[in-house]
Amino acid sequence: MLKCIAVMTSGGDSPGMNAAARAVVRTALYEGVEVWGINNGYKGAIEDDMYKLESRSVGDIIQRGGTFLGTARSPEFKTEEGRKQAMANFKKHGIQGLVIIGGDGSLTGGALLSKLGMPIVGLPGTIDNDVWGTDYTIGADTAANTIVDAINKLRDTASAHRRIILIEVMGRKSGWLAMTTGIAGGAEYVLVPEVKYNIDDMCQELKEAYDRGKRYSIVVVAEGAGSAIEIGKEVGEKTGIDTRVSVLGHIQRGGSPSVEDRIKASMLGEKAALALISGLSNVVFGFDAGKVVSIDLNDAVHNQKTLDPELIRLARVLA
Ligand SMILES: Nc1ncnc2c1ncn2[C@@H]1O[C@H](COP(=O)(O)OP(=O)(O)O)[C@@H](O)[C@H]1O
Ligand SMILES: O=P(O)(O)OC[C@H]1O[C@](O)(COP(=O)(O)O)[C@@H](O)[C@@H]1O
Ligand SMILES: [Mg+2]
Repeated sequence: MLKCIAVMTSGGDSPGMNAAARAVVRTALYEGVEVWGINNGYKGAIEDDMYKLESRSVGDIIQRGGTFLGTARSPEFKTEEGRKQAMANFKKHGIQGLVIIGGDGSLTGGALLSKLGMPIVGLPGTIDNDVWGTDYTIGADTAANTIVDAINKLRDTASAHRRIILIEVMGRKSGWLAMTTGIAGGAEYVLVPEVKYNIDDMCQELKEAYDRGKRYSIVVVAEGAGSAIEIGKEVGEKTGIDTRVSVLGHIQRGGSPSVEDRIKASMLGEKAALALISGLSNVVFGFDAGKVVSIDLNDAVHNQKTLDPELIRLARVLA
């Protein structure tokens, strides 16, 4: 049984990270275990920016996006020296195990920390939904709902003006957000980094559809598939149709978490704390077909999650 654990959030923030951290803290306290919060991810671990948490430290946060612990991207942590400094700080405070809430990069960092002897339990926290072994990542549902709300609004104005509107959404390497919101938002095209596309073919089809009387078109572009501004310029020139571009940006990462993100993050937070306290480590908790599952940490970071071909097919059929 561990007597003192810590929790951190790392990488891009995502709505529901607060709910997960809250569940870790309250579960640990319920079990009579001391729990620390590390500010700003690995940056805070290296800078010794950590403090003991109480139940009230995590009050009034379940409904908030972002993360009360702060988050960061830490280049120093990618060095052996940085990781050793973080380990020394954990040891100084008697921290015996760590829950890391973050994306693929943060979990990769966690796998390296565990090699230095720190028990690690990871929770997938990223709007990109790109962590291997889990259908679900904390925050992706809320972000997808925000994007669909934006698509709905863009459809109104696209329809009024008979325009093509491209909307760029996040996803550096992953098209999950673009594909799911493209389907849910009724987009004509979804451009993702995982699938090759031909702009000339797309323009031809868009033009033919307009000639048949179509009023407007929506194209969702994952940022990893190219700049929507550049693609939009080309589409406007090649089709001769009035075209506009909207880059959604960080609006899609903020905001109050959805019920799904609050509940699932809370379930994962409890599991993570209980597992770590009981001596389990090197695991990531996620969801598979609606049930909580544990994934080996090294498997989670060494495998690449692929975009479900069924989603790609469905988007084409329904366009
Ligand atoms: N290969 C790596 N080795 C060590 N630390 C890493 C590695 N990749 C990422 N990290 C740490 O995790 C942080 C967050 O990773 P990043 O990829 O930016 O976000 P996310 O966890 O959301 O995918 C990085 O700033 C770095 O400190
Ligand atoms: O906040 P930043 O630094 O602009 O990062 C933007 C990136 O963050 C994300 O929203 C989340 O990425 P990570 O989960 O890998 O941090 C990406 O989709 C996007 O490319
Ligand atoms: Mg990532």
